[in-house]
Amino acid sequence: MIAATKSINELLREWQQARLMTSLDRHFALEMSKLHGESSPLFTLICALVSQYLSSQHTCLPLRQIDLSNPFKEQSSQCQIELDLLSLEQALLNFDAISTPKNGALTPLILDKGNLYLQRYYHYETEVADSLKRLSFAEQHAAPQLTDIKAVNELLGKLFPPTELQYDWQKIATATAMTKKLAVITGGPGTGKTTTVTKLLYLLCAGQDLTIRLVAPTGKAAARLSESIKASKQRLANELAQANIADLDKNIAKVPEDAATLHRLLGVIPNSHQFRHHKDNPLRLDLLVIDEASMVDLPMMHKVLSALPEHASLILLGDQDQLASVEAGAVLADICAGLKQVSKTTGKSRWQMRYSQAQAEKLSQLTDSTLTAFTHPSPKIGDSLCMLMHSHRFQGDAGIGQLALAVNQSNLPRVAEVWQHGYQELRWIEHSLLNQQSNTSSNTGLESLLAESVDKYGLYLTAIKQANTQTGLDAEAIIDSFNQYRILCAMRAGEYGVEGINQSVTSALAAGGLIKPEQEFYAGRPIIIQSNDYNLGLFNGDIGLILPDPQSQNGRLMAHFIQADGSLLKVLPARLPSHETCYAMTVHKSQGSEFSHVSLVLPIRPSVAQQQLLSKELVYTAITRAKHHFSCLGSQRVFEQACTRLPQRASGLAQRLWRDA
Ligand SMILES: Nc1ncnc2c1ncn2[C@@H]1O[C@H](COP(=O)(O)OP(=O)(O)OP(=O)(O)O)[C@@H](O)[C@H]1O
Repeated sequence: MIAATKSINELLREWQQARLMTSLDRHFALEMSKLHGESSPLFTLICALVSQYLSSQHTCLPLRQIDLSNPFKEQSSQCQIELDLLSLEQALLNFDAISTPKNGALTPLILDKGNLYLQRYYHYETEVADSLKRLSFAEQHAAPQLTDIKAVNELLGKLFPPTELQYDWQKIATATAMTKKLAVITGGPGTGKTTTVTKLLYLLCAGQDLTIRLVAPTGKAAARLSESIKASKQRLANELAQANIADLDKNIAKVPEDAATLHRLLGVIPNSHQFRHHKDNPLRLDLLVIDEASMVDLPMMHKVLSALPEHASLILLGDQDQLASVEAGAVLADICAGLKQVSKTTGKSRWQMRYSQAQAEKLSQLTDSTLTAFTHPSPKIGDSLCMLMHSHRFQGDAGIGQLALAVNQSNLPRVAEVWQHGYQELRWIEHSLLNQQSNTSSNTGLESLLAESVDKYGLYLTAIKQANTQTGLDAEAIIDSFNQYRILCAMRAGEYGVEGINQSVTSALAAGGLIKPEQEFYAGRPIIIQSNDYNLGLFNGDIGLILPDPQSQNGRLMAHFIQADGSLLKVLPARLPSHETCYAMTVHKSQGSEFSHVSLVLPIRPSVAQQQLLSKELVYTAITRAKHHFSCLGSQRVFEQACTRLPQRASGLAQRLWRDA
C-alpha cells in the first residue's frame, strides 16, 4: 500500500526545491511528525499538504481532491502512497494527532466531512458559521415607529420611488436589513450598495440613537467608503428636499460618515497579534457596517464576529465576484454560494435569491414586490442576502461595464465582441514582439503601454516640477492627480510583472526628463508600503508619494500619504517601513481602490504556476477598478484563458451555512 521509492524527507526537500511547497510547509510537516512521534510517511505528507493548502489560501485540505500517489501532478511522481478515500480517512483517524469533531478531542488536526483542518482554522470556520447563522436567524429590533409594517412600507415607498425595473433590489435590500440582524448586500461596481446602505442607516436611525461604525479592510477602502457615504447623504438630502419630505430629512445628520479600518476598530496592540476588542471585551456599538467584505479573510472575520456584542447587527457590503482575500478563506463568496444556480442544460451559472416563505411574505408586505419566485424550502442564510444586479455607474461608460459583465460570465464570444466594438473607453494593446530570434527583442505593445504611462504620470510629475518654481506645492492635489492612473499587473515577478514594469516605467519617465531616479528617494517616486507600522500609522498597501516638503525651506523630501480621515501624513523617507516603487502594483493590492484610468498588464507566456493565478476574478477585479478608461496589454489567448479559469478556495463554510442544520 505504501512503498515510497524515496524517503518522505527526500521528497519534501525535492518539492521545496521545485517550489511546489515552501520551506515552512516542509518544516511544519517534519516538526509535527517529531512532536507526535509519528514515523509514518503518510502523516508527514498529509501535514505538509495541509500547510501547503493553507499557504494557497484554502482553509482546509479536501481529501477527495488530492491524489497521494502524485500530490503535485508531476510528470513522473516518486511518491507511491496508494489509498482510496475511505481507507485514507480511516488511516488518518488512527493517528493520535487527528480526530473528528465528534470525539471532542482537541487534536492539532481535525477531520470533518472529508476536509482536514488545522484545529485553529476548524474553530474559525465553525464559529464564523455559527455567528452568521445566529445573526441571520435573529430579528432586527427597529425603533417603535418602525415595527408597524404599513408605516415602514410607506417610508420605503418615499425613499425608493417606483422604477421601471421589475424588482427594486435596493428597496428589498433595505427591507432585508430592517428585518434581520444580518444583512449581506452584494453587487458589482455602481449597483448602488452605498446608496442603499445610506438609506437603510437613515431609516434605522429614525427615532433611536444607535452607535453605528463603518469599517473597511484597508485604509484606502475606508477613505473611499467615507467619501461615498458623504456624497450619498448629500444626494439623499437633495432627493428628500425635492420630494418635499421635509419631516424625513432631520435624521440624515445621524447617519455616520467617518469610516475606519477593521484593525483600528478592533484596537491594535503594538507588537501583538491580539486586538483590544474580543469576546470578553466586545465592541461598543449597535450596528457594524463592513464594506469591501470580499477582502476580509476567515481569521479576520472570526475576530470581528467574536468582538461583536450579542445585541448588535451586522451589514456586509461587497462584490462577491471580486478576488477573494489575500489570506485564507473566501468568506463573502461562501456566504453567497447558495445563491448560485447552474443550468443543467447550458452549464451556465446565474445568481437567484432564496428566501423562506415567511421572509418572502414579509419583504413583499414591506416593499410591494412579489417574491414568490424566489422562495426555497431550505433557504438557511438566504433570508439575509440581497444582490443588487443593475449597475447605475456604467450606463454612460458602457464599454467597461459590458467588458466586466462578459468576463464575469466567462462569455468568450461576448468578450471578443466588446473588444471589437470600438468603445472609446477600452483599449487593447497586443503584445507584439519584434526580432524574436535575437536577445534584444523589443515589444511594441510594451512600448505603447510605456508611452501611455509617460503621458498619464507626466501630468502629476509636471505639476511637481512647476510647483517648485511657481505657486508652491499642493501635496493633496498632486496625490489626487497621481491616483487618476495606475498600471495593474497580474504577476509580481518577471518582465511583465510589477517588478519589471516598475523598472521599465522608471526608465521611460527618466528618459522623458520627468524624474531623476539616481537617488533612492526622488521627487515624484510613488511608493507602496509592505508591512504594518502601527507607531507611524502606516499599513500594508498604503500608497504615498515622495515630494519636497512645502514647509521646509530647502525642499527636504518627505513621503506624503493621505490617511483614511483625509488628512495628510508626512514621514521621513528613512523611517519608512518596507516599501517598493508603485507605478505598477498587483491587481490583488488594488482591491478597494478605484482609478480613472487602469492599464492591466498580462504576461506573454505564463508558466504553469502563473496560469493558476490568472483567473476570471483577477481580470474582473482589474476591469472594475477603472472608472473611465481601461486598457490591457496582453495576448488574446492569455486573456481568454484567464476569463475561463475559476479558481476554487477549499472551505467548508458554504456547506455549514447552506446545508447543515
Ligand atoms: N436607484 C438608483 N437610481 C439612479 N442612480 C442610482 C441609483 N442607485 C445608485 N445610483 C447612482 O449610481 C452611482 C453608484 O452608486 P453607489 O456609489 O451607491 O454604488 P456602489 O455599489 O456603492 O458603488 P461602488 O462599487 O463604487 O462602491 C451613484 O452615482 C448613484 O447616484
